Amino acid sequence: MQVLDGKALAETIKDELKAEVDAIRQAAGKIPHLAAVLVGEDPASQVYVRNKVRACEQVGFRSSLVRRPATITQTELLDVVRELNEDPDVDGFIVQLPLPGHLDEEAVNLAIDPRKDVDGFTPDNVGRMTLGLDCYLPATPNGIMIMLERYGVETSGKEVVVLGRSNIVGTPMTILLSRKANPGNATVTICHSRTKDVAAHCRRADILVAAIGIPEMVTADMVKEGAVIIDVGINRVEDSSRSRGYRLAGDVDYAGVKDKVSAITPVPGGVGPMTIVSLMMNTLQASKAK
Ligand SMILES: Nc1nc(=O)c2c([nH]1)NC[C@@H]1CN(c3ccc(C(=O)N[C@@H](CCC(=O)O)C(=O)O)cc3)C=[N+]21
Ligand SMILES: [Mg+2]
Repeated sequence: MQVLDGKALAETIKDELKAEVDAIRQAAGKIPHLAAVLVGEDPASQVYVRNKVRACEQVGFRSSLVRRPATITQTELLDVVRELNEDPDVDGFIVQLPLPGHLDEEAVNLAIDPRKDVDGFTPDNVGRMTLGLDCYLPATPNGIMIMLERYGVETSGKEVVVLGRSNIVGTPMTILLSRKANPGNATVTICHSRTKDVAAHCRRADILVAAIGIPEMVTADMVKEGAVIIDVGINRVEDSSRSRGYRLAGDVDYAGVKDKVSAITPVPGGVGPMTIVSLMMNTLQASKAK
């Protein structure tokens, strides 16, 4: 059984990015600049954004954290987006999701200049991805593709099952894995809340991508012997034995399935760090595009 170590792979790729950024700096070029907008105090979002800022420091990017209170109005947030769109010093930016309930995530997304949309969430980039055109690929699915590529996981002709149909993970994952490319060329099934027999679909999967946000939902009886498991879930589960009061759990029962599978991503240290690295790659791409 192989542990797909996203943390270690992310470190390797960040070293490669840093070498490239150093070369750009030597050539007296401008260094890439990522901005992140964080609204409110959601504890998980604060961790993720902090990790993104830290990754920027590691690879030699400039980063800006734009913090706004949870009470910000929709108009004020759209003004923040407009300023970032127009700021010539910012190569790319993200608005960390989820936003507090009174804010309209879709309207915010639509206001982002596609040329600065390093999350790859705007219609322009989603459409370009779907057509196989040059674009910013969404960070989590692309991070998974990079992991499959670097670990040499064969996807061609494989049965892939994706659990979850979100715009930012499940849906783009199916597009990337089924396109005519390597990795790619897989036969992909997407399962969601209305799927009749999720377990039966899962048991057919050579590669199972779990992105549903239900802690340890995928159990050993649901996975095929020798399958490759990609666990996108990062769930906080109450655990009074930990000083933080919680532990992180994936969407997959890691301990239960690990002896049955051929490869699996751990949580933490799997998909999460790859998500961040792929955001760094998009930011470098953005700075080169200018
Ligand atoms: N506009 C936007 N873009 C995103 O890319 C985006 C987002 N909103 N909202 C939430 C999801 C989730 N996401 C993660 C980023 C880093 C880790 C990460 O660093 N994970 C570490 C540590 C996790 C921890 O300690 O809590 C790990 O898995 O090893 C995880 C998840 C980005 N997302
Ligand atoms: Mg989320």
